[in-house]
Amino acid sequence: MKIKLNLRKLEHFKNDKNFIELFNKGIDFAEEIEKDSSIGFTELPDTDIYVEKAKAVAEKLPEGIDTLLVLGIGGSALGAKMVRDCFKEFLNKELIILDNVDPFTIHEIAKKINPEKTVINVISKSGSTVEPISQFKFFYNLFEVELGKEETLKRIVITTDLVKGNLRKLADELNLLSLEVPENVGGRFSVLTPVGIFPLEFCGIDTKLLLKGAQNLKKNGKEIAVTGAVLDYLFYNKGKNIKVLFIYSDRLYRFGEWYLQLFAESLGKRVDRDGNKVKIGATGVLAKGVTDQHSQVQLYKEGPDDKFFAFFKVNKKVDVLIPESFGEFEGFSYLNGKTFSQLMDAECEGTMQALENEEKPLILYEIEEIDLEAMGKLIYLFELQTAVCGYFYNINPFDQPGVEEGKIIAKKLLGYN
Ligand SMILES: O=P(O)(O)OC[C@H]1O[C@H](O)[C@H](O)[C@@H](O)[C@@H]1O
Repeated sequence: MKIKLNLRKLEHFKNDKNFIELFNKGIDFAEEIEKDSSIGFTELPDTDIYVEKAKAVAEKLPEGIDTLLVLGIGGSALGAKMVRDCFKEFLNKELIILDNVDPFTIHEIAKKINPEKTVINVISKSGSTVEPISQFKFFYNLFEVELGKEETLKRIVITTDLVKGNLRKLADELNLLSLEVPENVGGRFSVLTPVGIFPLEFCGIDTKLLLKGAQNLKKNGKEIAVTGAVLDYLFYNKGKNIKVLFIYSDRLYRFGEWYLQLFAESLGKRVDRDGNKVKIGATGVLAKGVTDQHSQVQLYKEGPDDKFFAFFKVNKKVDVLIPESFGEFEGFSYLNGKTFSQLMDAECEGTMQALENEEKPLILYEIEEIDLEAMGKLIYLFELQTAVCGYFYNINPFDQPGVEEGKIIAKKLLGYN
């Protein structure tokens, strides 16, 4: 396994009767989730059909494209952003992911891209989200003015539901290139569908390796996902209503952003499956190691006992020696001959021990090495863990009714009835 869950001071939990009972229940939940055909994310690691479909669409696009502009938000953007920023070295095209409507950013991108060499990929499962739709109107116009309608239409790929929604209607009417978001996969679980697969594959990422990693986790790593879910559930019930992800890797930082959406939208719910008002869900917080040791750790160590910590560390890193400059200078000499990797590991260990000394509950995910397979494993691991945790809470982890009201009000303010 390239990902190991180290329970550190919580290792004793494994012998706890309550933990064992919950763990067994969690394994049953995981199996139930994987068997349920209305839940589609669990099927994705076992098929490369979307990779093939992405390749087929790519072949139909004009030659000489050097930029892909993704217009999408939330689950339609965060997965591709996470993989793109982790594997920049594999990209053979620029992959721009616009997931905001800040006019400043829109203007910056408009100035930068060359429409002739750019493909627009509009991604929206519902096909009606205001952000990608407004962005699409803008960039369509920009392209049309410069290239004319015919050339513009050749540079558009729509990723949306196979039959439903406005974008599907438009794609059909204008005969645009399109890909589907499977009906049974929600946005935040969709990185291994064309939502993530097309932009990544088109820009040079070998997405089959992501699938391979996810498949491997599905076969061999259920215990890690279930252990994580049990601990999330147990510590939430013990009043730890904040979960801090402390990620000691710049490359993995966006994994944290992706996970925060998954965690928040899946597990933050007002009612349970029986209709009881429960108002449940921990708050996810992201911290970057070592940077945020110097901004957040004071609170984590001495502040309220309301947090559960998950640390992430990469064992094998590119190593860079800290040279012996100023070697004679007493205050700096302890760094002679050390590497940045050693420094980062020591700081990670130091922070964990300092928190443990204060009895703060903490677990550590050790990633042997970052590669596409390990990323695929992380994706499936945390999707499954989140779903299983939702089952412990007895809530539906696959809906997000709370997001709707704000959207409706915003649309009304813009004159939509
Ligand atoms: O893919 P879309 O339908 O455009 O949805 C994009 C995002 O919109 C919403 O706000 C939901 O809360 C997210 O779960 C979703 O990922």
